Amino acid sequence: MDTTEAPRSRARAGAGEVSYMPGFGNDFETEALPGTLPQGQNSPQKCNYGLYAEQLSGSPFTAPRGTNERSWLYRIRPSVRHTRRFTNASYPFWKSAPCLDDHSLPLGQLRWDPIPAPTAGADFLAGIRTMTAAGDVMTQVGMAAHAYAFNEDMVDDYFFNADGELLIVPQRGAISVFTEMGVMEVEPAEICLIPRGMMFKVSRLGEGTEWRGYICENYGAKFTMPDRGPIGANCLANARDFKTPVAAFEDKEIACRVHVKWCGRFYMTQIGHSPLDVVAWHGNYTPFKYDLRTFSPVGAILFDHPDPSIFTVLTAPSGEQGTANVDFVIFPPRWLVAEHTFRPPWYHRNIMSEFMGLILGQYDAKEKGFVPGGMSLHNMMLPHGPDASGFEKASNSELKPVKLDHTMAFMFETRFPQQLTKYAAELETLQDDYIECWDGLERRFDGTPGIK
Ligand SMILES: O=C(O)Cc1cc(O)ccc1O
Ligand SMILES: [Fe+2]
Repeated sequence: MDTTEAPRSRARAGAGEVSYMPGFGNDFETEALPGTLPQGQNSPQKCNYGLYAEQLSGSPFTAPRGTNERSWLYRIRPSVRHTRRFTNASYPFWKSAPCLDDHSLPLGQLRWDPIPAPTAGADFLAGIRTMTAAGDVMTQVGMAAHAYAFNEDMVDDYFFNADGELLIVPQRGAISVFTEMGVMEVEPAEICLIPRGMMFKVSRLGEGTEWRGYICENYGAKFTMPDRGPIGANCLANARDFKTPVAAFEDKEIACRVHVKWCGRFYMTQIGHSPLDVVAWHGNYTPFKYDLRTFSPVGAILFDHPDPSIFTVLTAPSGEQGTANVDFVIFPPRWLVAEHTFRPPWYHRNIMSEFMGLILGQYDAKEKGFVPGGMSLHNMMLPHGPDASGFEKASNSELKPVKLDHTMAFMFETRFPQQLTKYAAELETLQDDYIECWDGLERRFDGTPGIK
């Protein structure tokens, strides 16, 4: 339905267009109408414009100051008016951990081409396909890796996920994410994060036939910027490159639906207005976007290949130090300059489980077969590394400075084993021959010393 025909339908942003405030974890304040925010207090007896005040907590009230997150929202109706009686709903392809799906695919290193395009109209929610899930959604531990492909806007449909925050990684087609706290426009090579519990809807930007990408649903502690240790105060992701939207709201009186994911199940509620009715807000529990091209990679400038943790954009800690619930790691364009070094990733086995996607270009360990929009899964302790042709090339190439350009791969790396969904196990784009990429790695050892 075209909501522009609805009575009293308008969307308002502070500056009349999409704009953002820089910083990570800041205490922001923003208003779409002047004079909305109460000064010197959160909860006045009466709010300006006849709005309701409401707190949204992203951490327990008593969390230490460094991890305490909450925002105050000044809205047309309190959220109790946006969630009437729930009915059960079903999104059969969005799964949660523990994923006990029945399938017969044995353990192995796995790789997929992109998921098929939707066969009919599908909005962002309907287009989500869970590939893996790890941990346990009930105890707020672990994560799920999803792929999405959609071709319709969410117009009068809204959603919130009580089970975790959503890190959205567009791969094809820019999207507009209208959240309770403002609008973010996000294109491939950018990401955005929607906090747990925040209502939003997604629509398409630009021309195209399908909009695709990946989502990390983080059930655990919130994503934060990693400590830089001896790297110091600069490089990697810089705080000012994270952008939080200014306040924007819809004032729309029309039949709308709010969809909810809660402890792995889905529900729906019908209301007569838009829930995106926050005219102003202040606080530090916020959505944000980030342009991956602003990541300043640090790496080997003499020899050897550092661990990929050096490319961590965001980390979601678990209770154990240095042992992430999930890390979001990227492999951006960069110069390779290491001397007398095998430059691509080494062969390895990892206690953490690696789900990878490719936003554009080629990945250096796998020049063929890992295509943009595709995915790979190297689960806990399963060996992997460059394919045979990558090994051959890297072992024999002249080690002059080389720019890896026009590339952007990423990894969701979790301390927990990732269980496959039935959808992923039976997906027609699963590459049956993936492990053959290592077939050409023959024995080179012949018992005599010397470089072979
Ligand atoms: O497996 C992969 O391709 C990801 C990766 C990259 C790297 O440079 C080192 C380790 C690692 O797991
Ligand atoms: Fe790896």
